[in-house]
Amino acid sequence: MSLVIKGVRPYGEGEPVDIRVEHGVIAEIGADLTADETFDARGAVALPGFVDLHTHLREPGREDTETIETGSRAAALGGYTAVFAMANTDPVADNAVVVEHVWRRGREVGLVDVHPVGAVTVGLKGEKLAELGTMANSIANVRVFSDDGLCVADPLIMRRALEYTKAIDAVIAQHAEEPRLTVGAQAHEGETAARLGLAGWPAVAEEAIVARDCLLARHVGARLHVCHVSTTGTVDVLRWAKERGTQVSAEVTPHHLLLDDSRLTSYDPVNKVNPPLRAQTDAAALRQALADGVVDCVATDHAPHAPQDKDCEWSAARPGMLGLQTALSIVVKTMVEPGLLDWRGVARVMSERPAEIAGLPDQGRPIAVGEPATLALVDPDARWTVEGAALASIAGNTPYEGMELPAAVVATVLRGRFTARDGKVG
Ligand SMILES: NC(=O)N[C@@H](CC(=O)O)C(=O)O
Ligand SMILES: [Zn+2]
Ligand SMILES: [Zn+2]
Repeated sequence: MSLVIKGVRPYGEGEPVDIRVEHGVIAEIGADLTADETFDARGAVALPGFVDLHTHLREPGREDTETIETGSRAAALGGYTAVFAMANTDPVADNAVVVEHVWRRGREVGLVDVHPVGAVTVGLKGEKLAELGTMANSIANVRVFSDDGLCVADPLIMRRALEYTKAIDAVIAQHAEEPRLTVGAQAHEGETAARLGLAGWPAVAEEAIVARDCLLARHVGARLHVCHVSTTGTVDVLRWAKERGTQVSAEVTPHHLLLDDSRLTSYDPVNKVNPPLRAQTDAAALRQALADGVVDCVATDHAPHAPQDKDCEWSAARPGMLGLQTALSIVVKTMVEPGLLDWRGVARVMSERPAEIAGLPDQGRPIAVGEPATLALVDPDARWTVEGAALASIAGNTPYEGMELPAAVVATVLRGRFTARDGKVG
């Protein structure tokens, strides 16, 4: 079966063209192409399929909030063709059995390439290195390791982990949070938290770990990836570290680009997330850093939670928010509309850079003949209103409820096969 996608503008540039796909590969790009099947995407921007370095799929353990299947559906509808499933499941993905289960289940569902992230330490306890080599050599071929949810706080464990991952050409993704500085923390340490009487999560708790880990990574000659960067100071540290040749990459979430701690005055735990929503000036610094490349990419930190864990008083609520189906629209709203990124830039931060950081050879590829037909087709003029209950995730904890957002994914193509089309999976 061959397929022609009609009337798209690759990277939003030039006149509309047709893309002919054969055996999962782009066979021809031109005018008036024909094939067995035709998809009319007139007016759509064609981008390489999105790659999310940071997704919580909650399987195994919390299948009441998300499963690999429902999370894959959300990913496909959001334009994603690869996601990295974080290790803070129950049981923890700290061994080959669990990562192979996640990998296999992702393949069975077949809507997005699900790559399990392996835990850095046994049980995420921060005490003893997990069997990184065994996970790397397993059929899941793990190349990203993270204790996300928790920080690898012990500098000696972090050093050993960096040495180990250097040897197997993998990367540590650090949840940068100095735990002693965030004991009991509930909100960004600043005016809003003080007024609301919420214990503060200071920016320096993130910045101190990012600085330490940049120094360690350079000392060891290893690669480091920083999860969900949230402060101006972290951007400064990253810029400095990159200038002196440290092999460090960083991600920012859509919610840290758009939202700030002024939302907390409602005390609605839908806004509770780790790291916390920061000051408006931090969000502005993050947008600029993403435009400049100091922050490499966007990652969703898609974090589904059950109603009983979210619809409760602030201090008892779990941190985290959904992200897979709203990420593109938030990036358009915060980066494209203000002129900070063009569509080439969107391809870079949502697909090319994350694929490079994780070492995926077949994602984030150019839209060119001979390349995999792994694409996100985006209607740049669409507008839609977010409704948590209508999203594919089991959980509904979106902070964008009722918000009208720009741009929509009209189709997602994984190696020549539609995984989402006109808002429906498959
Ligand atoms: N981001 C969050 O607030 N929560 C994440 C953990 C994490 O990313 O740190 C979760 O697993 O729920
Ligand atoms: Zn985290
Ligand atoms: Zn996370």
